[in-house]
Amino acid sequence: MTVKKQSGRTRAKSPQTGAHAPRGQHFLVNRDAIDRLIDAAGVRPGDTVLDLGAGTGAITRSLAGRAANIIAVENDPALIPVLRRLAAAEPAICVMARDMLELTLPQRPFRVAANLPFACTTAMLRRLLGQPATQLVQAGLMLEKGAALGLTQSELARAEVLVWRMWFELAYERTIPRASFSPPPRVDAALVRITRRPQPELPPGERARFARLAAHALRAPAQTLEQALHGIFTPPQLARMARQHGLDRRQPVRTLHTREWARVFLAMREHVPPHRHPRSTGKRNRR
Ligand SMILES: C[S@@+](CC[C@H](N)C(=O)[O-])C[C@H]1O[C@@H](n2cnc3c(N)ncnc32)[C@H](O)[C@@H]1O
Repeated sequence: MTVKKQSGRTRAKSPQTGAHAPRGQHFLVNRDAIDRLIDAAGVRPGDTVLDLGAGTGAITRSLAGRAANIIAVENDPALIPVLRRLAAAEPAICVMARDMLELTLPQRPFRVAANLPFACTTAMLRRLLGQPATQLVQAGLMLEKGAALGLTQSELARAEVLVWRMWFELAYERTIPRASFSPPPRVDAALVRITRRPQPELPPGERARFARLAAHALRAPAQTLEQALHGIFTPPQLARMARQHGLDRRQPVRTLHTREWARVFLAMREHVPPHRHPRSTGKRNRR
């Protein structure tokens, strides 16, 4: 792998094609990290597995023989011939030369084993986790370490991540040092395991209403539970709800666990009239 500075930025040169690749191409060169990624996705024979941003096929190649259908998605035209050569030797591999953000997700249960380009991480997570009705079963994702911590730490600052967690468990598996990639990124990466909850915290049909509550309540994550729910629950409703579920009204709202969020939501649905429910994502209730 060679690198060349252009306008102060480091650009990778593909080992297979010799062409200078777009930024964000950090190819996995650590065998152990690839195996752990595939293990985190829980891949079994018979599975359909997406490798999103397949690059030169480091993960795709390792999936061969371990899954029934391997879909390698890549949008760099210089890398497609490399992947097609792999597919010619292994019938389970199917190459899709396209933007992963425009991919139609499989309509049958599927897994993801991917070293995502950092620039696509949030948009791709939205596609994978944003709708509980997708067929995603489990994923092992290599992410930038900061992004991995933001998804998995117990205290929550982002409403969107809270919503995802109602249907998926997000677990930090391990830090993956920069040296596991070629060329190495500027910061370490981390492996995250995503598993669909067998029993979701809320019915999928409640996604939109829960997302509005989460956005309202986490607009300032350091606020107390009482401040966060002001304008939704009346003070007596809040006191009763906190007592029933063993919550402290003065605890920072970001410290609630997913199960507690589900209880708060269900209490709102049961006891708070709909005109007091948060209306649109990100906007304060004016009451
Ligand atoms: C971090 S590299 C991972 C490559 C390979 N999976 C590996 O681990 O060695 C990310 C790959 O995603 C590709 N990529 C970037 N944006 C993409 C997009 N929007 N759609 C599909 N592939 C994309 C890049 O060309 C690059 O090959």
